[in-house]
Formats: sequence, C-alpha cells, structure tokens
Amino acid sequence: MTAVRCYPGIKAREPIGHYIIAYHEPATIMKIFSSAQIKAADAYTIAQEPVSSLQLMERAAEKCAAWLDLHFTPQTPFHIFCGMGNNGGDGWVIARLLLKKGYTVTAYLLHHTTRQSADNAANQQVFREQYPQHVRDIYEVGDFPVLASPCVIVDAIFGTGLNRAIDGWVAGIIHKINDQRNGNTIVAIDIPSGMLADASSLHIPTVKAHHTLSFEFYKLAFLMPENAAIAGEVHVLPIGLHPEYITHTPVRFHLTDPEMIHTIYQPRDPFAHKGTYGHALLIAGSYGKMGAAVLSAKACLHTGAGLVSSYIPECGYNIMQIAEPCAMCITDIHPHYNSHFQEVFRNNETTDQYKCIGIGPGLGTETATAKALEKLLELYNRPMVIDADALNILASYPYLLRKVPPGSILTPHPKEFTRLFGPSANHFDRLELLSQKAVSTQLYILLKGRYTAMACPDGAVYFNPTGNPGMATGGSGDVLTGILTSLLAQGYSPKAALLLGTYLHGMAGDLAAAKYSQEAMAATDIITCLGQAFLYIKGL
Ligand SMILES: NC(=O)C1=CN([C@@H]2O[C@H](COP(=O)(O)OP(=O)(O)OC[C@H]3O[C@@H](n4cnc5c(N)ncnc54)[C@H](O)[C@@H]3O)[C@@H](O)[C@H]2O)[C@@H](O)CC1
Ligand SMILES: [K+]
Repeated sequence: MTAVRCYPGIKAREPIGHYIIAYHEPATIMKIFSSAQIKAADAYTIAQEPVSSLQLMERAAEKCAAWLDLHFTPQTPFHIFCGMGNNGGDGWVIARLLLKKGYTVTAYLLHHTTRQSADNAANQQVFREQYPQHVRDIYEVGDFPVLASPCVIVDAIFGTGLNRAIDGWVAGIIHKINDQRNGNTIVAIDIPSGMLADASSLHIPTVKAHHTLSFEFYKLAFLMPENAAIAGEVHVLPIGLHPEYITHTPVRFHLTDPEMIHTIYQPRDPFAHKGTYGHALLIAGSYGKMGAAVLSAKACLHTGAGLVSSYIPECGYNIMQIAEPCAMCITDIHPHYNSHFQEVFRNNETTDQYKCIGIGPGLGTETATAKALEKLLELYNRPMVIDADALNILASYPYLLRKVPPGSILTPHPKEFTRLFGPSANHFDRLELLSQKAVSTQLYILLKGRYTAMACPDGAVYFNPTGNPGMATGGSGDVLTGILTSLLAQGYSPKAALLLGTYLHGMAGDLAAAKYSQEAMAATDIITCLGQAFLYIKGL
C-alpha cells in the first residue's frame, strides 16, 4: 500500500514511499494545533453541538474502521492494543466495528494505570459484554502475545494525552510491537504511542508505525524530519470538530494548501508590458559552478519576471548566453568569480532598475566576493533573496546579517542553517531557533526539508507540503532562488512570494517526478514543469 499525491491531468502516479504524506481537507487542516488546543476543540465541539464525548469517540473510530476496511480484507487478523485513556477508548470501538464487519480481532488492555477514562471504561464494558472471548489483559511484558504474520497491529495505547516519556514494562510492550514491523502492518491511532505531539520524542520509546490515522489535524510532530520513521504515512481523518473553534483559534504554525496558494496567486494584467513584471538580477556562478547561475536564471524567467539579468564571472559569459538567450548578462572583471557586483549600483537609477536581487547560487566564498556582498548590502535596500554561498558568507561574517534589508528571504538548507545560527539538540529546538531568528532579524527564513519551514518576522511559521525526495538533487535550491527572486521582482510581497514560490517549486517537482520518476528527474525538469504547476494553481 502506498500513498500518492496526484494533480489533475497527471496520469502517472509516483509512490512517495515511507515519507509522510497526507490526504486532507485543506480548509480544516491548514492550522497546526497543539495537544491542548486539540483537547479544547474536542470540548468546544461537545459543548456547542448536540454530540456527546462518547458519540465523538464513535465518530472518530468509525472513520478509522472505514479506513482500515478500505485498505485490508477480513482475511487479515487484527490485534488492537488499548491503553486506559481515550486513545484506548478509540481502540475498543474500532475493535467492535471491525468484528461487526467480519474481521478476526483480538483486543488487548494494557493495565498501565488504575485510572481509566470514563469513555474508555464505557466502551470496554460494551466490548467485553459482546465479545468476551476476544479480550486479553496485559500486566507485564511477558503477557505480550505470539502473533502470526501477516497481521495488522493497531496501536491505541497512548494518544495526545501522553505527558511524559513511556517507561517501565509499557516501554517493553512498545519494543515488542516494533519487533513485529517486518511482515506485519502497524497502524497508529491519532499518533504513535510514545510520540509527543508538541515536543521532541528523540531517544524515547515510541511505536514505529507504517501508517498514522490522525484526527482532524496534523500534529506538529508529524512535520519534523526526526519523526519521519515513527509516524510513517500520515492520513488525516476529519471527525467533524467545530469549524468555529478551528477558524477563530490563533496558531503559530500553519500548513499551506492549494486554496491558500490560489488566493495569493495574481493573474497577469492583459495590458502588461515587460516593464510591468519587474527586472530581476541574479548574482551567481563561479568557475565550475556556472550551472547554478543558469538554473536560477532559467527558473526566474519561467516564473514570470519581465526581465532577467544575470551577473556572472567572465568565464560564464558564453555559457549563459547560449544556455539561456532570454537572460541578459553582466560580467565581472574577474574571470572566475564575482568580485565587484556592487558596482552595478553606482547610482539610484540602477538601484531602482532592479526590483529584486537573488544572490548565492554557485557564488563561491572568495574574500573579494564577501567584500562585494557587504558593499551591496549597504547600497541596496529592497528585500532580496539570499542563498547558498551568500549564506555561507553571512555565516563567516555574522555582522553582515544586520545589514540585510528587512523583509529579505534567506533560504538555508539544514547545514547552512546550522552554520548561520548554530546547532540545536533536536528539530523542535531548531524550529524555535528558526522562528526566533526570523523575529529578531526581521527577515523571512526558509529552512529546506521534506516540509520546508518558512518563518516570518511576526513569529508565524508556515510548512510547505509539496515536493518529494526526487528533488534532493543538485540544482533544486538554485531553481528555488530563481523562483523567489522572480516573484519578488514582479511585485509580490516577501511573504506572498515565499509561500507561493515554495509551493510552486515543490509542485513542479512532484509533476516532474510523476513524469520522469524521482530517480531520473533533475533540477532542469522542475523548471520544465513550472508551467503546469502555474496552470494548476490558476485553475483551482
Ligand atoms: N480530541 C479529539 O478530537 C478526540 C480525541 N480522541 C482520542 O483521545 C485521545 C486523547 O485521550 P486522553 O487525553 O484520554 O489521553 P490518552 O489516551 O493519550 O492517554 C492518557 C492516559 O495515559 C496515562 N499516561 C499519560 N502519560 C503516561 C506515561 N508516560 N506513561 C504511562 N501512562 C501515561 C494517563 O494517565 C491516561 O490514563 C486522542 O489521542 C484520541 O485518540 C477521540 O476519542 C475522539 C476525539
Ligand atoms: K496511539
């Protein structure tokens, strides 16, 4: 069983494999709520709607049972491990519903506490009365059953109510479940047991699920690279939590979605001329790395900038003119690297001419390049896009960061981020650091990854859902720099350019993977597919 992301008009479907991916209803899951907020949404729904907590649990379990029934057949035996809280309550209901559908089910109760939630107790009682021969009790690791493969293990031990690391014999049960991974399928209900929704679960015992059926929302933990091997494929199941709570509750973390991106996208003016959509300048390339300059210039053009100029070392002149005839070229006096690009901005006229500068792809970190960057930052005051070696220069001369024009976009990958801002103990700490730095510098900082995180100067962080591992290849980042520079040059605000550009980049990558495969696609294919991505976003 594999998850696929598909777009209209794309016939080939590329499995995304073990990466986290969700089927979702965008309007409801755009916000990432904390465990406390999810609990409050639950309570709000029960208070506002004619629905009891037991009915809500039944609704959630019905969604899970329907998902399981869609993906498995009654020939596959189910082993459902229930804890004492409401996650375990879900487990009892799922067990009952699957038995009704003709599945072979055994439900196990882990006696990890004497305090059972009321809804768990009610549903356990119903189950024990109806199916007494289908229940086993677990008091210690030795009670773990011998399971015949292939089977489905449903993890309903702990949900979002977990408040500390699992220890003792319950941790032993978690390890026993994980020992069954090969040849069986592990499906976690709401969140893999042991995983904390809002904090790092590094080095603590967690169920390692193949699939997670998450209620209504993504949890922040699912977006963290450190958890990719724990949650497996995440499937968000709407359970009808109250839309008013969802709409009105403020959150720091968001996931961008197609509808949101569609509202950001601005159709072109029918009376437009090439001056309408700005003149972008890309300062890039050095000897041996001219490809980076070409890729960023091409991506910039294919994202709609009116004019694109490429500032490159002398050695790259022919390469650029031949590879991209639509771009204009300015060459540096140095044959192999860029050393005097600040001289383009001798007067206000040239500063006005370039609506946005993108700097960094293949730039190199020569001292002369660093000096030119410092002078450029003193002369140019519009938001710019800073990537790759330009970021490495900022990391080597940290005082330069204060000179970057407010509203600029930095696009580090994790190693560049660490060089710039230092290491973090885990990905939650890194996310906090990312957000703090965006606030303190008043810059937009995009941290590349499976779910690229985009931190804004107001403290909000947006995660981008598009993209695939085929994009983990040289040149993808150069393409992103070109896209972002293009959108800024066209007059999009930095935030709009950031959200739209990153989404487009990932979507074009998904389209390229669907067409050529994740393995065979190259960064040039991302550029080729930008047109189709635009058409998709426009047509929504
Ligand atoms: N919020 C919602 O919208 C809904 C939530 N439901 C379920 O309710 C779950 C949350 O339920 P609860 O708040 O009851 O919490 P859980 O079911 O996650 O479990 C909490 C239980 O574990 C114990 N516990 C906590 N940390 C522990 C540790 N480290 N070691 C051992 N025991 C520990 C607690 O004392 C309590 O008994 C969700 O994950 C979801 O599965 C669904 O039933 C319906 C709707
Ligand atoms: K669980």
